[in-house]
Amino acid sequence: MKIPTTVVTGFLGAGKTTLIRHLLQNAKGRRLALIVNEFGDVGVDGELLKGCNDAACPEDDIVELANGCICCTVADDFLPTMMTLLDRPNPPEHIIIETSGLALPKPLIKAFQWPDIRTRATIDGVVTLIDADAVAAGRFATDEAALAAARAADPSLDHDSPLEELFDDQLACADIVVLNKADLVSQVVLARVEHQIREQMREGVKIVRADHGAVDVGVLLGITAAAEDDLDSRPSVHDGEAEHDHDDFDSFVVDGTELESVEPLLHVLSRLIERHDILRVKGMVAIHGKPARMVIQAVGPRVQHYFDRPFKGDEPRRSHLVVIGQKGLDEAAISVELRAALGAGIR
Ligand SMILES: Nc1nc2c(ncn2[C@@H]2O[C@H](COP(=O)(O)OP(=O)(O)OP(=O)(O)O)[C@@H](O)[C@H]2O)c(=O)[nH]1
Repeated sequence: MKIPTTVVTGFLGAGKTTLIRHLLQNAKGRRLALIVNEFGDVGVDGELLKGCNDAACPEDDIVELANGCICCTVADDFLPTMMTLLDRPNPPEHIIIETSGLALPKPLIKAFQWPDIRTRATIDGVVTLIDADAVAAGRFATDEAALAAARAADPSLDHDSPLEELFDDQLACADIVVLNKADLVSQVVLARVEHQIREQMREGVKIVRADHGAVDVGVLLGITAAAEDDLDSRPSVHDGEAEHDHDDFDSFVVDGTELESVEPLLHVLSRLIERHDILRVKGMVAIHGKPARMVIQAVGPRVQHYFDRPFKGDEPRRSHLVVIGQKGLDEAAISVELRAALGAGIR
């Protein structure tokens, strides 16, 4: 029997890791394996999932692909990883793939047509997460004025904003859409967002509203979509292109040591996000006197922090943050301020 595989996609910060964590904790004894792909050079999502300290999330079953977006590294990274999982003496019952927030899902689905994979695995479903709050704030809508200005400067420019393109591709590929962060918007706004996204989805695809990705496992798994046989019904603006790149986005990592307290860092982060076109910040920091590492998460203007697992005995008490934004992000200026904030409490 082919091993069913669920692809979890959705833009940066939509809640993919949160949903998968919920799924792992409610797997009801299913043997799941997880492939986690990230855009930045440092794998935060894999760390978070491994850090969940739950018997349902055994570290050996979480494989990280941090060498770039999965859609561009299919042959080099994804296929060998998948083969290793399938070749295990005790293979998983179900595989979950978390794509990077900047990944196009279609090249990954196409990989399931490769003979070595096709005979042994199938795509059970593509789950697309949508951040209701971000859509309501218009973060994926093309800024028509900016686009017109860019086209005036470069008449060969033929595409919409890179954010909108990704958003459209991820939606058009879905077998089920999870409208997440329902807690952050009113019912009226939620209904408006639902109406808006439905126009970009394939017919018959269901939308499930969710708060922190808490969707019943039975709804997410067992869709039996066999998406690899159904690629033509999932349009992409990149159809027909031999390859694409992620030149539209930049990411970098800023390291630091232990902080006296987190407040100054949060303040600096909020200010930086206000002034620069930062899409996402995530990472871990060490706080003096606190045994657990603190997770920092920023999606758009929202900055969150919370403790997860304690540092291990041999683990350095260091801090690092991954910053992701559109191309042209002022890395130098942002790094200087962030480094100062991360180093401010050096002991
Ligand atoms: N208020 C609210 N916050 C949420 C919800 N789901 C996720 N978050 C928060 O949003 C942030 C991003 O969540 P993640 O699960 O890391 O998002 P992601 O899609 O995996 O992010 P990337 O891998 O960077 O693309 C975290 O701070 C989460 O706690 C939700 O339903 N409501």
